[in-house]
Formats: sequence, C-alpha cells, structure tokens
Amino acid sequence: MSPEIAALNNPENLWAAETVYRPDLFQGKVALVSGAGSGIGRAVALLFARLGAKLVICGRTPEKLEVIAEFVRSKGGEVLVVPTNVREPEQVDALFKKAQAHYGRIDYTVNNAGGQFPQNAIDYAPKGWNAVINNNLNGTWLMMQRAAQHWREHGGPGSIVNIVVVIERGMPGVAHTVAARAGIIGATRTVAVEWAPLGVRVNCVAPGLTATEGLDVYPPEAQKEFPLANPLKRPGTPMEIAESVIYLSAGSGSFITGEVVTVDGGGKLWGELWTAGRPDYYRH
Ligand SMILES: CCC/C=C/C(=O)SCCNC(=O)CCNC(=O)[C@H](O)C(C)(C)COP(=O)([O-])OP(=O)([O-])OC[C@H]1O[C@@H](n2cnc3c(N)ncnc32)[C@H](O)[C@@H]1OP(=O)([O-])[O-]
Ligand SMILES: NC(=O)C1=CN([C@@H]2O[C@H](COP(=O)(O)OP(=O)(O)OC[C@H]3O[C@@H](n4cnc5c(N)ncnc54)[C@H](OP(=O)(O)O)[C@@H]3O)[C@@H](O)[C@H]2O)C=CC1
Repeated sequence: MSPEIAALNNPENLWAAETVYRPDLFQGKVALVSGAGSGIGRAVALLFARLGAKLVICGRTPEKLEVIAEFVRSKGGEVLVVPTNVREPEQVDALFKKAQAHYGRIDYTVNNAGGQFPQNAIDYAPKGWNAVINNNLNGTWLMMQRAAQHWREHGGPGSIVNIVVVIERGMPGVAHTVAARAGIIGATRTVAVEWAPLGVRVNCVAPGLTATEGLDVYPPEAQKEFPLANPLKRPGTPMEIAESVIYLSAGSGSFITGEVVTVDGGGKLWGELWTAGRPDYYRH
C-alpha cells in the first residue's frame, strides 16, 4: 500500500476529515456495517460513529475489527464487534440477534463486505467463480434479507445500502463480481418495492476505483494504469464513498429507494479499467 493510500485510510485522518454532515445526525441510532475492518467499510463505520451512531461491525477477521472498535471507543463511541462470515446464514442470523439483544434496535445496515480476485474470465475455475458469487451475491443477499426480516419483526423504519461495483460497461478481469453485483442491483430494485410496506428503503452505492488496501490484490501493471480509470484521473477516497452511504442512509435519502448511486469520478462515461492487466490487443 502506498503512503498516500495508507494516509487516506488512517482512522485518525478519517476521524478528522471534513464532512458536510452535522455531528449529531445519528444520535440514538444504530448502524451495522459489514467488512468494517478495512477500506471502505472502515470509513463508513467511522463516519457513522462520528455522526453519533452506535456501531455493530462485522467481518471474518476479529483482530481487524477490534482495532476499529478500540479506536471508536477511544473517541467515546459505542461498538459491538460480531465476527461474521456473511456467506453463512446461521452466522448472519446470530449477528442480527446479537445486535438486537445488545442495543434493542438497528436503524441502518450497510453491506460492504465483499471482494474478488482479478483473472481473465476464460480461465476461471468453477471454485473461483463460485467463491466470488458466494461472497458478493449470496453473502450480500443473506444480509439484506435478514435485515428486512429484522424490521418486519421489530418494526422499521430501516435503510439498507449495498456496496456494489459499476456494472454499466462491465469490467474486464472481474466478470464474476460484475455478475454478482448485477444480481444485487436487480434484487435491490425488486425488494425496494416489496419492502416499502415495512418502511424499509434499499439502495446501492457503486464506487469506482477507490484508494483502499483492497487494491493490493491487483497486479502492478494494472495498478499503474488505474489513473486512467476516470476523467478526474484519480481514485476516489474511502471518505467520498462513506459520505455517499450516509446521504442514502440519513433523512437526505428519505425519498430514494431501489436506486444505485454511482460514485466513480465519471468512470462509467470515460476511462479504462483493466483489473487483470491490459491485453496486447488493446494497446494503443
Ligand atoms: C478495481 C476496481 C473494482 C473493484 C475493486 C475492489 O473490489 S477492491 C477490494 C478487493 N478486496 C478483495 O477482493 C478482498 C477479498 N477477496 C477475497 O477474499 C478473495 O478474492 C475471494 C473472494 C476469492 C475469497 O473467497 P474464498 O476465501 O472462498 O476464496 P479462496 O481463497 O478459498 O479461493 C477459492 C477459489 O477462488 C479461486 N481463486 C482465489 N484467488 C485466486 C486468484 N488470485 N487467481 C485465480 N483464482 C483464484 C481459486 O479457484 C480458489 O480455489 P483454490 O484454487 O484455492 O482451491
Ligand atoms: N476499492 C475499490 O476500488 C472498490 C471496492 N468495491 C467494493 O467495496 C467493498 C469494500 O472494498 P475495499 O474496502 O476496497 O476492500 P477490502 O478488501 O479492504 O474490504 C473488504 C472487506 O470485506 C470483508 N469481507 C470479505 N469477505 C467477507 C465475508 N465473506 N464475510 C464478512 N466479511 C467479509 C473483509 O474482511 P475479512 O477478510 O476480515 O472478512 C474486508 O474488511 C467490497 O465489496 C469491494 O468489492 C467496489 C468498487 C471499487
């Protein structure tokens, strides 16, 4: 990870970063964020906490979550850590039960946990395809369905934000994740209608290239070309993605459901993103 990316993801810097939101926006509210131990999830969790929300954070690696929890507690915030693999229905169920038992409410769920590996699609092993579908389609689905069941049982309103990828032009090297996220976008549009009677809004944020430690999984030749990903010629920051999640979750999003907010510096209009490296055929 470059020093610049490390700085953008440093908890103290995220805590001190400027935000357009008022500090007591989420006073008395509870936000559940998956994949909160790193990158975008960490920035989202920290911004919710800065704005007064109590946190429930999950991910597979307890150590990463504890670092975030300790940090938030040192700032006076409240955090429940529940290590969870979002692909496992029993673990997802236990997560929501623990959150309800601890706080007596959940107001916001952000499904950020996910990821993939870059490889040309023609070479995917069935196990690799299935792993990425499981993580990003099945895992996110289990979380969003369980959140809706929570609000059906305990009463709403509730808001779900799913972090996806920009699917409009596809994304060479990660066809598996584009397929999975397209599934989540389709499900989001559908359940936005089904779950409106429960007081539940469901939306997606589609980040373009974003400066997190997650980018380390991409080969150096791909990373070298990342500034060509959008007309602003820079990656987004985790804070920029976090502010868009807050926009949809808070009252600012109260008339928005079933929508995808793209935060990609215009990348879906212009730019090239060869996540597994540029093939010779497409060299200029
Ligand atoms: C750029 C802008 C867009 C987006 C950016 C971001 O999202 S940044 C954020 C990015 N952050 C992240 O992406 C972080 C999260 N990503 C991950 O944790 C993994 O990519 C995961 C989803 C596959 C993990 O699921 P898991 O624990 O179930 O996986 P596992 O390790 O047990 O492997 C299962 C099978 O997958 C296959 N396979 C795996 N790797 C490779 C490879 N390099 N090469 C080829 N194949 C690979 C292989 O078949 C393997 O089976 P095998 O051969 O071992 O028997
Ligand atoms: N950075 C980017 O350019 C972009 C990122 N995204 C998406 O945004 C999300 C966050 O990515 P980013 O912060 O960059 O990358 P990270 O790899 O840092 O974050 C992914 C997080 O998800 C957690 N996670 C992964 N799989 C599971 C699982 N099965 N159950 C629970 N937690 C899981 C990981 O923790 P652990 O391994 O401990 O479980 C990790 O904290 C991902 O869905 C990613 O695909 C979308 C577009 C662009």
